[in-house]
Amino acid sequence: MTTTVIKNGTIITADLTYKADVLIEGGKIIGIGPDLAGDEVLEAEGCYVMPGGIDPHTHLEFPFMGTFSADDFDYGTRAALAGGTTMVVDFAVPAPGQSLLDAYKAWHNKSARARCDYSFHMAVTWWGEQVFEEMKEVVGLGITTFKHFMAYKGSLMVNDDELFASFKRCAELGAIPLVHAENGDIVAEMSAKLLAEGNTGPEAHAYSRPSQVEGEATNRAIMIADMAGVPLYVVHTSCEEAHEAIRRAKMNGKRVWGEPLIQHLTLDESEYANPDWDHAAGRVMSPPFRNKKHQDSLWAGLASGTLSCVATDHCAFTVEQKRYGVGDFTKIPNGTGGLEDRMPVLWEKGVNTGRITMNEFVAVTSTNIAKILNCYPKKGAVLVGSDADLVVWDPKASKVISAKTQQSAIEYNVFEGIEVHGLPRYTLSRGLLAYADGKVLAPEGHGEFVARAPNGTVNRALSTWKELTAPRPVARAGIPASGV
Ligand SMILES: NC(=O)NCCC(=O)O
Ligand SMILES: [Zn+2]
Ligand SMILES: [Zn+2]
Repeated sequence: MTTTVIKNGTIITADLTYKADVLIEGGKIIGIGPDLAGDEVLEAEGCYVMPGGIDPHTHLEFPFMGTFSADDFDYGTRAALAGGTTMVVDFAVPAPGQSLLDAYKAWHNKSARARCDYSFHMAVTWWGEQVFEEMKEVVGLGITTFKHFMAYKGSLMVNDDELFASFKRCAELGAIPLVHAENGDIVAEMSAKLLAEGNTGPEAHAYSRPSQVEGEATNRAIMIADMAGVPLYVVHTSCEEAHEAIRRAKMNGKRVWGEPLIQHLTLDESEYANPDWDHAAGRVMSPPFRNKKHQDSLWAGLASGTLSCVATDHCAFTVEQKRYGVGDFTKIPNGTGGLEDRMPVLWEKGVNTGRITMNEFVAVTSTNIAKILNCYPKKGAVLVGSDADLVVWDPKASKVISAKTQQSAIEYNVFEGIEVHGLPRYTLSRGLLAYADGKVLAPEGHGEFVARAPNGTVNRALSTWKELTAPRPVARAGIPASGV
């Protein structure tokens, strides 16, 4: 079998920085050390060799708000590889009333085009006996994370009783619930009021979902998960109020993770005031972009470890699709792109500014989520035996981000004009040179599904603790336990 060696690089992991070569065979890392030789040589002098990025939050070819997100698994995973990401986790979302297994089949079919590895989260968009039963089958398929929308009232939103039922089922199955935490009832009412008052433009989207709706829902989900006895992963944490709830819960021993997006870390609400409707609508996503106070909070969370993973929520819509919402901001398809830019922009605004270390960069772009999703050290590691999903990162390479040169199918880029210093020289997917010299080389269909086992270490620890502290009757002499 042909071997590949990455020579003369500096390996950066979540906890170590050291010079060594990396030897690869059959898609796996088979050696790490000095002076290794292989059939093919990739030169990494002056570069960092890191685990490929894992984006835990994408929506590729997602049927949403009357259309489909424009980047499918082909375009989306091209973008991923060009930006140093070697695994995406996409959301299989059944329509309310639809079988979870049907949603799985639909996503399975779409993902056949993937150029890098991928996994799925399953959404719980309604509740009933069928969902309860099917969740077990879904876990059997290697999908151990279940997403709940607390917003999008009238379509994907679930209520508190449904959340509690589903969270309890997750606890039984050793699965992890995820939440999109915004109070959907309040958003719906505020949106209707804004529209009635003539606020129809994209800026009203931000007014309709202030940080309080996210803070309230985040705290509510945390408390419901605690009562259900299950860990909780909060997607797209965008504001101090939500971060505060997560921070407090963590300090109180609750098992909660928060996921800021690269967009919320680096872009702000002034985008919605842009006089160009298309510009502002192109930035409409939920939660909306916020201000510097919230951004500082998110950065502090990454540095301190109270926030765990940086994602994109990649859900790209074309200008034409966004224009469905001309005259009514509630009809603008929610979502932005970011897959190609997550790692370079985080490096530029995080590592190059000293806000986070290179090791923290690896932790929040790859290793932490691999551990949470129970696919570490297959993914998220530079270790002998791990998949050779690697990025050779050139800290001296630079570019100005532009829609003209991006992999995504849409016509604009929310990071347009940002100059980044630090880019992938090579991206390897299971040992295959998947991106080099500005070109995506991995063929369509190269990506494989990553099945994940339930009952990861955190689930096991939490269930042990919940069992130990569960309510128990007090035995009292002469008093029967059962009443009569
Ligand atoms: N975030 C967003 O606006 N669109 C994608 C769907 C979701 O994650 O809420
Ligand atoms: Zn969401
Ligand atoms: Zn999302």
